[in-house]
Amino acid sequence: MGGCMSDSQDTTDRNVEREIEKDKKQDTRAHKLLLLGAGGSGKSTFFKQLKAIHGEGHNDREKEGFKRQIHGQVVESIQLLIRQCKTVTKDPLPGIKDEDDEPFGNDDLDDARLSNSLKVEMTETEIAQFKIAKEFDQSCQYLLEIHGSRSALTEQLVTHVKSLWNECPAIQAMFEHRNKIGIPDSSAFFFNDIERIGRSDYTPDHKDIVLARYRTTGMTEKEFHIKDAVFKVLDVGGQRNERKKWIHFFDGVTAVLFVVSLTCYDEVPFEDVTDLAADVTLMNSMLESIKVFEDTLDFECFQKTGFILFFNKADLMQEKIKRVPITNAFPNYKGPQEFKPSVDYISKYFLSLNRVPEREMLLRFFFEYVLFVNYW
Ligand SMILES: Nc1nc2c(ncn2[C@@H]2O[C@H](COP(=O)(O)OP(=O)(O)OP(=O)(O)O)[C@@H](O)[C@H]2O)c(=O)[nH]1
Ligand SMILES: [Mg+2]
Repeated sequence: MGGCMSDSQDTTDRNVEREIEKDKKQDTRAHKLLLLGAGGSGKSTFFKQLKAIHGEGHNDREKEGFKRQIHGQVVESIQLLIRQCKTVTKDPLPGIKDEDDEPFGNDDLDDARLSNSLKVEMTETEIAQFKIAKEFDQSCQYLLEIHGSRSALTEQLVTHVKSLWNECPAIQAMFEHRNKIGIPDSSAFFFNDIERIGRSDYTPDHKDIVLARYRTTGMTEKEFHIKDAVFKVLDVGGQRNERKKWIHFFDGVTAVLFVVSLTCYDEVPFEDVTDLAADVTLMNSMLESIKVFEDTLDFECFQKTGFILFFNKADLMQEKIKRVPITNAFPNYKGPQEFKPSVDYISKYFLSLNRVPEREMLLRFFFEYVLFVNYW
């Protein structure tokens, strides 16, 4: 019996060795692509697209996860909109005072600083537009009392969100300032479609999945077999505290895919979001993105590594440029307030940060990504 055991043990060992060898070969064949970029630039979105197009898509368990994320995004966004309206207009809501007598017990909001800075930034009439009418008190109270943003979208919750989003001008006015208070653009899409996503049999479709905003923590990796090549793509978190972990994934990188949001030049970085009066010209997400790019280029291990610069969110930029010039982040820009010249300027600016001329530096726009997978 002992002999029989050791025979089967031998076979198992040989199988394991074969598997390890296979993995090793696979690993050396795989091009390791590391997705880097500031928080919210679109790394995970790119990863999700790759998975949908070149992977096996998202399974039921993953879809369930996205559903919870989307529900969470809706609740978090509406709560933030209400809180900001209330704080700016110094309008406490009865019944939700905490021990410190702050309107909503939200430690992150510094009321005094906010109202003082707002007096400089906005006129009283402008501030008044954020006053939520009394008729919405019940909805505000209901939504603010929800603890844990992962709550399911009940029928009642959907009704309250719909009422505030569709009928309350103050909430709409505050949403216009989403760049300063950290509300994702895609929340409008989910608010508009709240009935569909609140249904009990709701399953996120591809568009919902791509638009869901989820701040990555740690790292997710996946292998993609495209034509004869194997790509191992790593998606990491881009927020400041997440960037400290990047160095652990730098080993054996074939190329860095550095993602930049074209639309972030008037957005306040998530970590700096404290109030409506934040001065976006002092520090905005584009300046943050530039700094992260410079720091990444400087890493010793990346001196010979190829970079692909991905400019993302062109659709949002096309709209934004009509209202906001890029001089927010690029004061030396003297061109017209138009999409193409502004994007040209931004891309040239990023390219100019590369001080190692022999390092390969490709420029890509999101929709062109198929071109880069054909590159190797
Ligand atoms: N309209 C539009 N939205 C986009 C585009 N790319 C990304 N987004 C949205 O931008 C938000 C942030 O994108 P993510 O992919 O989560 O950003 P990230 O770089 O992974 O962010 P972290 O995980 O925090 O580092 C999501 O809600 C996306 O749906 C784009 O090209 N167009
Ligand atoms: Mg991410």
